[in-house]
Parts: sequence; structure tokens; C-alpha cells
Amino acid sequence: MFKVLVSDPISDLGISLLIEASDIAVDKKTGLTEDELVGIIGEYDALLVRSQTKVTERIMSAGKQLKVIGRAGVGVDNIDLDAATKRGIIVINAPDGNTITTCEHTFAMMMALARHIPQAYLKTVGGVWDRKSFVGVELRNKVLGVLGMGRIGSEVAARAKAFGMDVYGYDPFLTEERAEKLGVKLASVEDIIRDADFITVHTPLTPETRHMIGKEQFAKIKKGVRIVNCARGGIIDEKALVEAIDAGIVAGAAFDVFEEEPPAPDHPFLSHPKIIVTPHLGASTVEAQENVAIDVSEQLLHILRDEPFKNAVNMPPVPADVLSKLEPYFSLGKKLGSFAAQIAEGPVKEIVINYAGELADVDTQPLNRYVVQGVLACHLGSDQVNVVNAMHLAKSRGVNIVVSKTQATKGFTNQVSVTLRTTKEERLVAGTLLNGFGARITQVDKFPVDVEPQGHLLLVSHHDKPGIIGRVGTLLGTNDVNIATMQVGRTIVGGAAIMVLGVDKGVTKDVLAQLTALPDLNNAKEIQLY
Ligand SMILES: NC(=O)c1ccc[n+]([C@@H]2O[C@H](COP(=O)([O-])OP(=O)(O)OC[C@H]3O[C@@H](n4cnc5c(N)ncnc54)[C@H](O)[C@@H]3O)[C@@H](O)[C@H]2O)c1
Ligand SMILES: O=C(O)CC[C@@H](O)C(=O)O
Repeated sequence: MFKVLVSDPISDLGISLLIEASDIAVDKKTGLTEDELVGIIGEYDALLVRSQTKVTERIMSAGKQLKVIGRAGVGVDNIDLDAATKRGIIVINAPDGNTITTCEHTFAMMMALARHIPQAYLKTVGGVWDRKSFVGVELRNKVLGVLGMGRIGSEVAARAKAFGMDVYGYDPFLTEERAEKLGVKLASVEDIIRDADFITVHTPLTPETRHMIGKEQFAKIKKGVRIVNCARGGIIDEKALVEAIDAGIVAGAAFDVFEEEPPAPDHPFLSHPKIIVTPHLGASTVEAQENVAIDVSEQLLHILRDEPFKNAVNMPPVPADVLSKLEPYFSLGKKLGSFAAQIAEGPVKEIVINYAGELADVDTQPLNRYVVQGVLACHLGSDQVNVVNAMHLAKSRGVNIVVSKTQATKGFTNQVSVTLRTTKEERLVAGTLLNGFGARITQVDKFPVDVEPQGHLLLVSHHDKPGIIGRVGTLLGTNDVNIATMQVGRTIVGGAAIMVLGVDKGVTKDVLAQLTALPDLNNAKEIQLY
């Protein structure tokens, strides 16, 4: 008999599959503290949560029998994934079940914002018949900018079209073909900032999306824009948003999510007349809660019964003999994918992985997944992509994966190269494992280099001319950025060249812009590898 603990409110109908299974015993105990969970988790094989329970490392180490944690919903930011992976606990989620519900909530928020419904309601029930203060705007003929065209963003776009809106979409995986199919204009963030009357965000919260609309964007944004966030707190800079509203730039905002949840009682959103809020209700419908609970219950049953399952967020199923040959390359593969994704511009169309040398004789499928994970995690969020779901996610986003192998190497026993083809360009990053020295990046595009793939790196492309290295060093020094390592690569003297610098801390966008403005320097990009 397997024991399942449900520690957040989840409807019986959703988990009826578990309740009715003869080999499962379900306990529902909601509102427990971490200490209380630590006290009882040891007797359970599975834990089923929504977003309230924070599944910490402490809880997992006390869960000696715990095989699986099910999240009835999309975001797994309340589960310590690393701790789960370390212990071999499979984490599963239900990414599809609340898409429509959250899309509809976004629309409810957008319409309530356009027509001041919460503010008007409060006045009316307070006995004041005020028709003058609440003149709204129509959605028809307005430009809606959708940042993040995944499951929810695409559904929002479809509904916006039915309202007669002109929809702009931006997503690193949105290609011209897909945009056309969805009937949206393929736009950049800048296009959206410049033209949109309404902006709605539907991305995960990642280092890249954190404050993707902040002070800098509000300085250029279309006056009178209205902003909706039903995705994750922090994608829009809350402080900068309040300033932009108070400065008369932004007309209003509707937020379902906060940088800190629940927000402090004195949070400026809670008393601002132009901001409407809900307490993370995006997924809270009877239908969605049933859908996600049914999905996750099904998967949970498969895992407990040792049957094939989908939507695992964390576990790499690799046979032991393959593992011993490939394991040393997993981290390198992921970093090469991540490096390539961080330097390539435009929506990714194809990932080409080439194995040279001894690796050509091995079934590299598990390693392919690490490379693809590295590419996708950059845009989808590291908590959403893992070696189990990486290929599925790539396929569902129309990203083609090509794997080629060759016995011949250029001096290395093994070499892995990752070529990323986007709608704009093709970028290549190759690496190897050097006996006794560990992982190295050996090539970036056509340039040979020798770089440890670790920490903060800067990739600078320039013309091979005297003085350029000094200028880069001086500029970084002036901006308090310490250079730990530096590699220069060129193919001909006086031609195109690159520098890869290891720096002790991240650099600001402003420093990158200053670097790019240096004479004879074409471009500077920051890459973070962990
Ligand atoms: N409010 C709620 O209750 C609620 C409910 C469900 C989901 N969510 C949240 O909504 C968000 C979207 O969920 P989804 O199911 O559509 O996820 P999804 O993975 O299907 O879509 C996210 C999309 O964001 C894109 N993206 C990543 N980085 C980007 C960037 N820098 N610029 C533009 N696009 C970028 C990705 O390519 C992807 O297509 C997630 O943050 C999820 O946690 C909130
Ligand atoms: O459980 C919830 O209501 C939150 C759901 C939502 O934020 C998600 O990521 O799925």
C-alpha cells in the first residue's frame, strides 16, 4: 500500500483516482507548518501540493520513503528541485490543466482595468452614484502586447483577436510561421513598449525576465498604456511601475501576482487607486483545480506503480552503463547549450549537436537532453526544463534537433559542438573534457579558444587591432569589474576576433553598452554558466 499526503486544498473529485485506487491510502492534512510536515512526512511515498506548501530540503530529508512530489499546477517554485533531484525524488507538475483558466483571469483583469470595475463597485456599494469618475476605454482597435507566447500567452492572444485587438507577440521561441498561424504580429520587446495600449506578461520568472519591464522601459513606454501581470511577481518592476503611474505615464495596472506573496499590508499596490489586484487567483476555478489534480494524480499513480510517466520536472532516467560513459559530459553539454542560447539572437529554429571522437560510438541520447535543456532553460526557466522534458518541450515549440557524429577529431579525444540556428543567425560553441583539467570551451563560432565554462563570462567580438584589449580592460576596471581570465581568438591577423573574459561578478547592461560603443568593438555579451 502506498501512502499519499495531500498538504494543500485540492478537490476530492480531482484526486478521486487516488482515493479509489485499492493500492493507495490518501491523507489530507492542509495548513501544516514545516515542522509539522517534517514530523509526519517519513511515512509517505508521495506528497501532493498546490503552491502554498513550501517543500523544503528539510522536509525532503525527513521523507525517507518519498518517491514523488506532485504539484497540481505549473510553477514549481515552491519545491526545492535540486534537493529533490539529489535524493532521487521525482517532481511532477500539471502544465496544461490551468491554461484556459489563467487566460480567462487575465482577460477578466484586463477588462476590469479598462472599465474601472473594482473601483466603481466599491463606490456604488458605498452608496455613491458616481458615473463621471469611471469613464473607461474600449479594447477594440487597441494594440495588445503579449510578452511570452507559450500556453497562456497564445490563448490570451486568440481571445484578444476576438475583441478586435491588434496583437503583438514576443517570445524567444516565436517564429514568423507560428506568429502568422496565431494571427499575431511578431514583435520585439521594443515594438511592444513603443506601440502597445495594453501589455500582458506570460513568461516564467527567470534572471532574464526579472524586471523585463522596469525603469528603462517605462522611460520609453507608450503614454497611457495599461499593464497586466497574471504570471509571476517580479517580471514587472513593482516600484518602477508605481512611479510610472504616478508620473502619468502608465494609465493603470492589474496584478494577480506579487514579488512577495502575500504582499505586506503597506504594499503600494494595495492602496493605489489605479492598480487593481487579486490574490494569485489565476488558476482558481473549479475546472482548473480539477484538471490539474486529475493530471497530477494520474502521473503520481504511474510513478508509484513503476509505470511510464510524463511531465517529470527533474529526474534523468539513464541506464547505468550509459551513465558511466556520459555522466562526465552532462554538465559540459548543458553549459554549451546555455552558452549558445545566451549569445544567439532571434527565435531558435534548430539545435545541431555534433559528437566527435570516442563519443561517436556511444548512445548519446541522455547527453542530447542535457544540451537541449541548457538551450531551453535560458528562455523557459530552469525550474521548468529538465532532462526528462527537454526534448518534449523542444518538439512542442517546433525546435528541430539534429544530432551528428564523426570519429575524426581536431586533436581532442572527444569534442561536443552545439550549433544554434535561429531566425537571425547561426552560432556555434564547442567543448571538451581535458584529462586532469576538466571541462573547456574550445571554440566559439569559427574562433579557437580555451575557456573554463564557469561563472560570469563576457564574449566580446572586435577587430584584431593593437590597443583594443587595453581599452576593454580599462573600461571594465573603471566600472569596478575584475577580470579573472582572458582568452583571445582570431583566425587571421588583423581580421575579426573575439575575447572571452572571465569576470568576478555580473556586469550591468550599461557596461555592456559602453563596451559595445568602444572603437573597433562590434558587440559584447554576458554569459552566466552555473
Ligand atoms: N496566476 C496564476 O495563478 C498562474 C497560473 C498558471 C500559470 N501561471 C504562470 O504563468 C506563466 C506562463 O505560464 P505558461 O503555462 O503559459 O508557461 P509556458 O512555458 O507555456 O510559456 C512561457 C513562455 O514564456 C517565454 N519566455 C521565456 N523568456 C521570455 C522572455 N525573456 N521574453 C518573452 N518570452 C519569454 C517562453 O519561451 C514560453 O513560451 C508562468 O510564469 C506560470 O507560472 C500563473
Ligand atoms: O495553485 C495555484 O493556485 C497557483 C497556480 C499557478 O501559479 C501555477 O503556476 O500553476
